[in-house]
Amino acid sequence: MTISISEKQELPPSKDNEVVLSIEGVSKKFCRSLKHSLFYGIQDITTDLVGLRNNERDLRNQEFWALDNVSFELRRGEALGLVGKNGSGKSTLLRIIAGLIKPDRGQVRVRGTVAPLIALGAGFNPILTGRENIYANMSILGLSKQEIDERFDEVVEFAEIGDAIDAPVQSYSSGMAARLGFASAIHTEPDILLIDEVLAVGDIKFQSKCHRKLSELRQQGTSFILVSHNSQIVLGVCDIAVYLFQGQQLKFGDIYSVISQYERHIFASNYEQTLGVLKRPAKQATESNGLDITSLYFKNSQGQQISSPVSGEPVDLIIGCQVNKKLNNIITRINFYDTKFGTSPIQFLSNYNDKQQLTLTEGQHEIVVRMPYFCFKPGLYDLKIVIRNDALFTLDYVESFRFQVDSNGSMTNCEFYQPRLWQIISY
Ligand SMILES: Nc1ncnc2c1ncn2[C@@H]1O[C@H](COP(=O)(O)OP(=O)(O)OP(=O)(O)O)[C@@H](O)[C@H]1O
Repeated sequence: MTISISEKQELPPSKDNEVVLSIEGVSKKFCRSLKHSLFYGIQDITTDLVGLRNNERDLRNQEFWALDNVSFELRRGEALGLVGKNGSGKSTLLRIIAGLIKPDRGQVRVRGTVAPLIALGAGFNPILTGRENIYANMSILGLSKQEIDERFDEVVEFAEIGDAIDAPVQSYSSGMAARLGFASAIHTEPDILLIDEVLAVGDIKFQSKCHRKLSELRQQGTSFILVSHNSQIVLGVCDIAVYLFQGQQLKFGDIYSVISQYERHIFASNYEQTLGVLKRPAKQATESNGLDITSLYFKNSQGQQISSPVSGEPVDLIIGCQVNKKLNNIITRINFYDTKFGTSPIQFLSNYNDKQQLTLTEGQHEIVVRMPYFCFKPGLYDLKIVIRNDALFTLDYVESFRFQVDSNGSMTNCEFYQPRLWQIISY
């Protein structure tokens, strides 16, 4: 395949739901050594001048592919999550899309304007005031002075900067700079907004304001690429995702399949949890509070371990534990969260509320939560377990246990499974 080095190219005029960004076989190499990099730079300029540059050739000493043959499309109003471990190439890809650096191979084609919000306080000059930076930033993103004048008050109000707008940006906290960067980028009303981790800064109130603004922009047709290490944020905002691993695109597709593959890899490499199964060693005697949760998983009605419960079918949640002394009346509290809807639990179970006493003797046990119908619709969920003794002292907990619920085809257009029986009574 012949792939040409390319500048960003404009796509033809858009219709709704059409592709606004097309990435085709994009690759970028970097050099680990500054000395080699300077030498290769001079070599490349010379070969460019005589028209002999060949980017298909093998990597030179100390070079590596920071991005290797990445391809995907983004449509109008779509939000794409870019996930991957540190150093997997996410920022490099955003910088290429923003036009800040050129790919060595492949094509980036954009329709409309791209607003990069790539670093905290993206592109701000620290010695200029907030006001001066807004004008500089928004004009780089294509707005005229008059357009900036019209939007200026809204930007300052959104950023909640107040009088500090006339102070140099270097006196801002990182949160203030991030808020101003976010506010000025979104008020340019770009066709594509590139957001790198910025949603994770600021207090909860500001974050939810950003999320509201993003959903407004999406309704107006802005597309996003969002980079975050936080799967919850990506799941809450995006429809599709790309998973990069060491510069290679391991997966592109719907958000759930990409995030679950990403998390499977992350958890597997931490030896802690693969999706739907958690195993961990009992603690040292000095660290244990008398009960250690050692495993967490599901079983189906045949008693077989399964990684994903199925909507509407019976399932047992098994909490394996090692108990070091007799414990009377323990209290087990389980909160379930829908990963798409953030931090409020959608289900809460507690043996205390159910008036079920649980007493454990010393040894290995399984606490079994038997659910005759698993009521959640297909999707990705999280649960948190806390086990306390009768004096409400925490014995052990699992902060986050991620699992997927599969479909048996009986749930469509509904939020919860309803056990039911259909009958005809004739008179
Ligand atoms: N200008 C550069 N010169 C040399 N190597 C670079 C350069 N920029 C990035 N790299 C390297 O390229 C690889 C990809 O970096 P990149 O910043 O794109 O990863 P990332 O996925 O955004 O990481 P993080 O999640 O930590 O921000 C890393 O190994 C990084 O060290």
